[in-house]
Amino acid sequence: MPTELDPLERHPKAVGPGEQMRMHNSTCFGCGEQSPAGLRLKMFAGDDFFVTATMEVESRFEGGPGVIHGGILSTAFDDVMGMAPLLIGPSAVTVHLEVDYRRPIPIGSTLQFRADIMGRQRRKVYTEAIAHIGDPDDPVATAHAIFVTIRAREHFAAHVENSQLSDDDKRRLRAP
Ligand SMILES: CCCCCCCC(=O)SCCNC(=O)CCNC(=O)[C@H](O)C(C)(C)COP(=O)(O)OP(=O)(O)OC[C@H]1O[C@@H](n2cnc3c(N)ncnc32)[C@H](O)[C@@H]1OP(=O)(O)O
Repeated sequence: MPTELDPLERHPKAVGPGEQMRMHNSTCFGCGEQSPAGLRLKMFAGDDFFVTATMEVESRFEGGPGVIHGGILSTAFDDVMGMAPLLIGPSAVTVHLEVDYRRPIPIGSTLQFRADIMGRQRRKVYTEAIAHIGDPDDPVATAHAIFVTIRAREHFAAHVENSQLSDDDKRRLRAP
């Protein structure tokens, strides 16, 4: 992370501490309520610059026998950390993601996530996150990521047509 960082300020339109974060896209595999096979993560804003989430480790998330698939865990980290930039400004997309897997995570467990903004420099937002099963001081996995803020409408304009969103929603996204 660079040493020269811009000041962090909570965005005036960000949801308040303790409130559920608004879905960035209802068909998102991570948090979308309409994603047919998604993780359906519900995220909550913390004080200052963090978000939390909980995920039941369902049997459909299995990788090795009886434990979570590493890719599912990294997807969850990506989406939870991806919500944090919305506390300080516009949407941001992942440009870099790294995950440290510390312990096997059993199917049937309840994973709790916390993602913190560590700093911002221009359009780059640096985040870190932990996942634990009850004891935040003993994480089962940790992650770091860099997000870059975007103008969402422009960024997705060429791709909206491929979305699972309804035609009405797609029209709304394309409207000037
Ligand atoms: C909307 C909420 C979504 C949340 C859902 C979960 C998150 C996701 O899964 S997003 C999906 C996966 N990510 C993507 O598809 C992103 C693909 N990448 C892109 O589209 C482009 O690289 C994009 C738009 C992010 C940046 O491109 P562009 O606008 O040309 O900016 P660019 O100048 O290259 O980069 C901006 C800054 O980021 C830095 N940067 C770019 N990539 C990286 C990288 N991999 N590592 C470190 N820094 C990087 C650049 O160095 C630059 O920094 P500086 O301000 O110091 O010059």
